[in-house]
Amino acid sequence: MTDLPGRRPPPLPETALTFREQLENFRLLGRLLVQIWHTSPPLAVASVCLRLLGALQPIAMLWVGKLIIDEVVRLSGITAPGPAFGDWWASGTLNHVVTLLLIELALVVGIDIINRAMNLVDSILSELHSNQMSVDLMAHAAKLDLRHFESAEYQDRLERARRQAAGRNALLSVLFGQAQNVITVATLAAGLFIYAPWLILLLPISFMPAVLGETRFNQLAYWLSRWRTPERRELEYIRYIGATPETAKEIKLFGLGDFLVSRFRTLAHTIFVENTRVARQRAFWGAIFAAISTLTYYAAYGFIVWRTIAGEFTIGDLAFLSGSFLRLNGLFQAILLGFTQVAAQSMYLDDLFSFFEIQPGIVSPATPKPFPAPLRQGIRFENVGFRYPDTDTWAVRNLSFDLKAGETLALVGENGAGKTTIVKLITRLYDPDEGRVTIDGVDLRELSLTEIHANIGVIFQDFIRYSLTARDNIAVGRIAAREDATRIDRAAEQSLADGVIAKLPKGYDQQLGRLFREGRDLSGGEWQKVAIARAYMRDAQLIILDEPTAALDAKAEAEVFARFKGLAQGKTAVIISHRFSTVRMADRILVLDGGAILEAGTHEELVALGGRYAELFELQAAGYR
Ligand SMILES: Nc1ncnc2c1ncn2[C@@H]1O[C@H](COP(=O)(O)OP(=O)(O)OP(=O)(O)O)[C@@H](O)[C@H]1O
Repeated sequence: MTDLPGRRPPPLPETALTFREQLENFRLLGRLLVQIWHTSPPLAVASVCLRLLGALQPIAMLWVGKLIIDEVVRLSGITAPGPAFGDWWASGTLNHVVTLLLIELALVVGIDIINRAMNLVDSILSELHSNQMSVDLMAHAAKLDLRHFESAEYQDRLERARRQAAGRNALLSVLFGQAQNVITVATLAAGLFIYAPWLILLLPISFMPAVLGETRFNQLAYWLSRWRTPERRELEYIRYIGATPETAKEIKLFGLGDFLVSRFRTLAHTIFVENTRVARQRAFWGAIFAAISTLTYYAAYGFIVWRTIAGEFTIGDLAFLSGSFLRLNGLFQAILLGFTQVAAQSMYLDDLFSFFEIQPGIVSPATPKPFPAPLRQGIRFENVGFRYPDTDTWAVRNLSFDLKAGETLALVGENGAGKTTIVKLITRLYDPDEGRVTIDGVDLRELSLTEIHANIGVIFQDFIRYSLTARDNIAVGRIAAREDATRIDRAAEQSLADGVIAKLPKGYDQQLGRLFREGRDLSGGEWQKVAIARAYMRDAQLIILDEPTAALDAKAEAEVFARFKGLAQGKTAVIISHRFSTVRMADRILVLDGGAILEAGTHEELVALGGRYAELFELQAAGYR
């Protein structure tokens, strides 16, 4: 867990982003627009067209408004055609003003329809885009190395990218809205420019302070959010362990509820305090800047009123100009704030896109050699040394041994001796830092990763208990054979999972785990039998069982391994177990200590040797006497 809040330095950026850096962030917008275009070209076109129409509406409204007022002023000065409305109507004097009113009505109704259509198109487009991003993110994460998933830094980056994939929908509307506002501004500014060009100069005084303030606060908010990623992940984690079937037992019995609640509360409170501090500052400065803007508007308004009194402008002009100035002021602010918002959001976009830039280090070569089938010599470790990332100690070092084709090899050793690490190296979840691992003389790095994984069936001690049906829990071993009932049946039989499934009310269709409705949990040993069936589903040349049998009772484990031995006939296999009754069945045993081989031989040879193996075997055997 991270340090308790308060002990981390304050989450403020050391320097504000330079204009150049902000522009750099805009580069990412191009990428976003291309993605949006690919999401749905027709919807993207529809959105642009609707906004174009929407952009022209304000100037049209103001102009028609001006014409109406001028016409009303004109009509109020002429001699009435008669006392009644009918006289006015019959004389045709009202035709012009009525036409103008109808045009204004059409503009109001039209913009409402346009806005609704725009919202609809945008929301569909954002959802499609956000789904696509989530899919891309999952696909990319699946390609990354195990090392990435085992590092807190990458977890933070993944978490930030995940948030962005789902949370950047607003950006789309802001971005398109910007384009719309720019067009509106251009039309209004042209109008204003014709009447009173210097009014335009007043505009920047009005909106600039607000824009600068907003830029600063957006950056602050981004830094806060970025800074607190580890805590947010921890909050998620506490929420998770506080409320899942897997953890409920232990949390209850250890009475950890209060501990978790108080930790959650403290963490959430720190984040809350920081966020409100920024929000308060933002509200304060926002009010000041808004006041500056209002004062500027009234200065301009006062000027227009005076020019109208002096007879330079008509009443219609007065309405048009003050309306234009007000709208322009609002729009300029909206554009520049939009700009800062887009800049702020593009900082977040960087989190998303930079995740896609993380490249896996363990990849297939451009022209892989064919995977040796059938295996002739087997697997060889040649002077292999490996350190986990960010650690100083060697997990294994100077390791040389052969796993001959057709042989069952057992790895024995105390906790942390390096057994699982060997499995990770054989399966290329990691590459050695020294030496090499070969299959039939070919370096693993020269083979295709897909082929390596297809030819090796591994079940780890921490296999996954999928909240899927019993059938799918086995089928995941070879998901392409999900529909192959015979194969699933056979795998279940070989791993003894058939007995477990027979007891389930819905058999293979039984939902397992407690996460979903009608889910049925299994005992530890039952889960293991189901998991081992996955290795048989694979029908691989090399099978590795990394202690997935620890929860099986002694009889079941003996039975599972007797079958395993029978089925592994002709197949190469590695088993890791702390039970000597199992280990002794192997053709050869490697005894590991501190990442190196201490002894090697058959059970009988090692017992006769009287070394560590004999000692450990004796210790376990004594326990049964
Ligand atoms: N992801 C990791 N990051 C850093 N160090 C690790 C990691 N996984 C294992 N280690 C370290 O590497 C060494 C070998 O671990 P390994 O998991 O291979 O042991 P093992 O023999 O399988 O142990 P066990 O019997 O407990 O499963 C240990 O010192 C362990 O602490």
